[in-house]
Amino acid sequence: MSDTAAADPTVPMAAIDAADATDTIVLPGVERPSGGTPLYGLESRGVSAWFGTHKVLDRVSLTMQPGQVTALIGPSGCGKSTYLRILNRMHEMVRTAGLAGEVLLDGEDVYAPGRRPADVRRRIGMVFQRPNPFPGMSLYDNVASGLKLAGIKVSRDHRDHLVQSSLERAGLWNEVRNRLRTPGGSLSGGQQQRLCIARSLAVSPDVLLMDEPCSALDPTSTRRVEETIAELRGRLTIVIVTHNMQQAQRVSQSCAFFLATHDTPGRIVEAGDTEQVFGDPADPRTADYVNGRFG
Ligand SMILES: Nc1ncnc2c1ncn2[C@@H]1O[C@H](COP(=O)(O)OP(=O)(O)OP(=O)(O)O)[C@@H](O)[C@H]1O
Repeated sequence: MSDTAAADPTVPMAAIDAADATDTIVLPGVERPSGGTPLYGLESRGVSAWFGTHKVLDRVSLTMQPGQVTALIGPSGCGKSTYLRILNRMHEMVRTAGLAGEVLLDGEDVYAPGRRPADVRRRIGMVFQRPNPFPGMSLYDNVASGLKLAGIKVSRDHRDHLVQSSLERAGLWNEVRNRLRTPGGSLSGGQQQRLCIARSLAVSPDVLLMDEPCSALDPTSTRRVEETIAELRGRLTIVIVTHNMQQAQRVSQSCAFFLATHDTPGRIVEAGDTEQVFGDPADPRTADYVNGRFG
């Protein structure tokens, strides 16, 4: 997006283009061919965000390396979720939302004129805090719905293959392979979250955004989702918001610490290798936060 377009942050951004929801993209195959497929990183440059006149993020620049897990940490209200939603153009679905800056996927601005939000969201998927499968829909259809929602048509055989491979990559296949026709609501919370991950993977995204994906899960399910994240690493780029410092250290290779104060919008205080951010932080505020002294 241009700074000019966002000069008046009170001007609502365009809502999702109706055509995006209905257009159909026909792809011969959407799964990554094995080997040799490039991985794409994500980069934000000078991203600022508003809700109405309330500025919540200020010039956030961050590189999220291809094939790595980047954790976004920081106290409640510092703008982590807003930032995540900016990365795949979900922020603009809020009527009062405004923003400035650039988000580059594979070097191209996802807000470039003519770029369709639905295409951006297919390449940059999102998993939410609370598992949100369609509870009455079968496990198979839940995963296949990712394709349908993205307007991707595939043959029956190819769909079967995609459903299986997505469930495998989400670490759920062995648990559900014999009951694909049972409803999504019949799974445990942790299984539901992995089902939602499988649904996101079905459209073969380049990036997966995860907004506190384990905060509604018990420790065992949390571990299982973390294993899934570890298995996905190297196959796509992952950005995860988490309040759990141990989780950030377990799953991520890079980390960014966000901070807002009562009169300043959220900014990145420090970003770098997770080991360094936790083990030898450069800023005393980072040290205080990662050691549990505030937030
Ligand atoms: N839809 C919205 N309308 C108005 N203000 C919003 C909206 N969503 C978020 N905000 C405000 O934006 C700021 C950043 O919120 P955000 O949810 O991004 O922070 P966060 O760091 O993810 O917090 P948490 O860790 O508690 O989820 C907060 O002041 C919040 O009140």
